[in-house]
Amino acid sequence: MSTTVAAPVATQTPADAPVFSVDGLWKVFGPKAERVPADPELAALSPAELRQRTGCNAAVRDVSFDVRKGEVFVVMGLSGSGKSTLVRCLTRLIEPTYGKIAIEGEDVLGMDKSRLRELRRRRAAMVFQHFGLLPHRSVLDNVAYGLEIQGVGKAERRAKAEEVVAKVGLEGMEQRRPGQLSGGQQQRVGLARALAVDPEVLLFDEPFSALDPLIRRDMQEEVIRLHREEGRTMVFITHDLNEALRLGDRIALMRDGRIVQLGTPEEIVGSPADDYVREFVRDVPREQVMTVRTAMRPAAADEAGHGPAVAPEATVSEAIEAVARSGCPARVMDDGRCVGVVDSEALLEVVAGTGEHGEGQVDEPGRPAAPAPGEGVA
Ligand SMILES: Nc1ncnc2c1ncn2[C@@H]1O[C@H](COP(=O)(O)OP(=O)(O)OP(=O)(O)O)[C@@H](O)[C@H]1O
Repeated sequence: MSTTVAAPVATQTPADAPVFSVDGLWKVFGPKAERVPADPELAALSPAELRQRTGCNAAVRDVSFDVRKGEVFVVMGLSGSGKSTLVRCLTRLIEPTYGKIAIEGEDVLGMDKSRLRELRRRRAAMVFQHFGLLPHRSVLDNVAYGLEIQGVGKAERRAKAEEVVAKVGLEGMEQRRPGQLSGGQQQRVGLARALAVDPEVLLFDEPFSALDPLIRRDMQEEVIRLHREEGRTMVFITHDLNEALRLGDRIALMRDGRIVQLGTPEEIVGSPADDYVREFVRDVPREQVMTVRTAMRPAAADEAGHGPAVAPEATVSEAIEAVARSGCPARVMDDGRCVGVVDSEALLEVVAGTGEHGEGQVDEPGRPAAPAPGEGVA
C-alpha cells in the first residue's frame, strides 16, 4: 500500500481558481513507492534504472499543470507514457503517491470518502473508451443513471435525460438498448450520461479510439460543438496527434511519465521543446495549425488600406488561399484595425518550416513562442 503525502494547497476562491491545479504530482507503482519522489537520487533515475534498483514503475513523474475554466486540455503521449494514470489521479481513481491536486481551489487529496464520491459523481464526470453502459437498460435510463445514483427524482431525471439525449443527436432512440446501437451511438450515450449530471469538468479517457475513422471524426465534431455551445471544461486523453491538435486548446505532451511540453497546438508544432517533440510533430501539416500571427510583419504605408482581410487566428492555409486569390498580401485585421500583413513568401516559409518563421516565431507581444515559465519543459 502506498501512502499519499499531501502537501497543503494554497487557498483560492472558486472564481479565480483553475478547474484543476496539479503540482509536483507523482504516481509510483511498486514496493515502498513513496521513497521514490522523496529521494532526489531515485527520482532522477531513468525508468529502466528505477525498475532495476527498486522494482518500482514511476507512471507519473513530477507533473505540474493547471486546467483552466472552459478549455479543452488534451493529455497526449504514446502508449505507456502515463496519460491514463495521470487523469485517474485527478479524481483519485488511482491514489497519487506525492504532490498536490486541487479542484477549484479545494484540496482533492484531503477529501473524505463522501466528498470524493461527490467529486466523481457530480463535479468531474468520466467518459471511457469502453462505454460502460448497462445492457438491459434503455438509452434514456442509461443516460439518467448518474442522476439516479444521486437520488434525483424520476420525473426530473427523465426530463434531464431527454434533454441531453437530444443534445447529442440521439433523438428517437430513447427506448433502444445499447446492443441495438452502433459504436458511435453508444459513445454518444456515454457522453450524454456524463453530461446529464452537469459536471464542472468532463474527463475523456481515449473515448473514440475504438471507433472507425469517420465516426471518430463525427464524435470529435460533437465534442467541439458541445464545447463551443456550452464552454464546458474538458480534459481529453488521446494518443492520436491529429485528434489532439483538432480538439486541444492546450496540449500536455507526455513521455515516460513527464510532461515534455505543454502549450497550444501552434506552440507545440511551431516551437517543439526538444528533439522528441520535433520528431513527434514532424509530419503535421503546419499550415493547418500555425496561425497568421506566425508569419505576420508590420504593414507598409501602402499596404494597410487594401488587400484581403484575415483574422489573427486564421490559419496559414486560409491566408494562402486569400493571398493566392487576390494576388496581394493579406491584411491581418483585429477589431477593424490592421495589425500586420502576411505575404506569400512568409506564408510559404511557414509551410516549409524554413527561414525566420520556420520554428514558429510568434511576433505579437504577450504571446511567447516558447511555453511560459513553469508550463513548458518539465
Ligand atoms: N497498476 C499498475 N501497476 C504497475 N504499473 C502500472 C500500473 N498501471 C499502469 N502501470 C504502468 O504505468 C505506465 C503508464 O501507464 P498508463 O496506462 O498510465 O499509460 P497510458 O499513456 O495511458 O497508456 P495507454 O495509451 O496504453 O493506455 C506504464 O508503464 C504502465 O505499465
